[in-house]
Amino acid sequence: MRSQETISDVVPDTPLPDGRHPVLRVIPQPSIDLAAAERAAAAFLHALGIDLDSEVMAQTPKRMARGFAELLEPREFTLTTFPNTERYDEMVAARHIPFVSLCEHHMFPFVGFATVGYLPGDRILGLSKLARVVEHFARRPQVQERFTAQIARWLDEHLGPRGVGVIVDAEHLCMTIRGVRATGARTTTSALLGAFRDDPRVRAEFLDLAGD
Ligand SMILES: Nc1nc2c(ncn2[C@@H]2O[C@H](COP(=O)(O)OP(=O)(O)OP(=O)(O)O)[C@@H](O)[C@H]2O)c(=O)[nH]1
Ligand SMILES: [Zn+2]
Repeated sequence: MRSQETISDVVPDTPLPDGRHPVLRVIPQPSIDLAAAERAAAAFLHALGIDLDSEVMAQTPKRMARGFAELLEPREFTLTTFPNTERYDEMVAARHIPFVSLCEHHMFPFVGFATVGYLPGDRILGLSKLARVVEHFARRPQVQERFTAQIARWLDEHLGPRGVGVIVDAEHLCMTIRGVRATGARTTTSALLGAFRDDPRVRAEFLDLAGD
């Protein structure tokens, strides 16, 4: 059974007055058994009537196992925050952050872009970390709604901003290439916390920015 829990570890440092940490190491604990996945992929393909006897296809179960493992294996990263010495109090947003996740209903990819913004409080964040957090929550079986909310909640908890917003726009292959075959259909979800939810000006600025 694969653990979906995030293991957060604190690099030795001095905690901030609010108890948060300036350097937080995030160590995921996936439990992937590649050999078992490869055997299962071979059985799955056989069951679908696919002949694995050719030189190319003999390696296909191994490639399938590795490919899914890659999509399900979050990378370790460090959430680094810095003091907001300039008292920068306008929105910081990273747009068009690409991601690939797997829908938990079909294990088909859903692929798209996230826009993640926050209003700094006492700390600002290394910019790459917005994309790191998106990747972290993408690499597990997901539904888009939970994915969107998890990114927002996690940043709110660990950064302590005045507000955070996440908008995700994605294509679900389970909906576009099979089933209803709604070619080109995209799904948009949002999670708005703090000032992004409560302050109409901030909300409008963020939604406007994400719509570009
Ligand atoms: N809310 C939500 N639904 C999703 C997401 N990804 C896939 N789904 C939906 O999950 C549903 C699963 O429905 P089921 O009726 O159990 O599966 P199905 O028979 O394959 O459904 P069809 O796709 O309509 O053929 C489908 O409607 C998918 O479109 C997601 O991220 N969020
Ligand atoms: Zn699906």
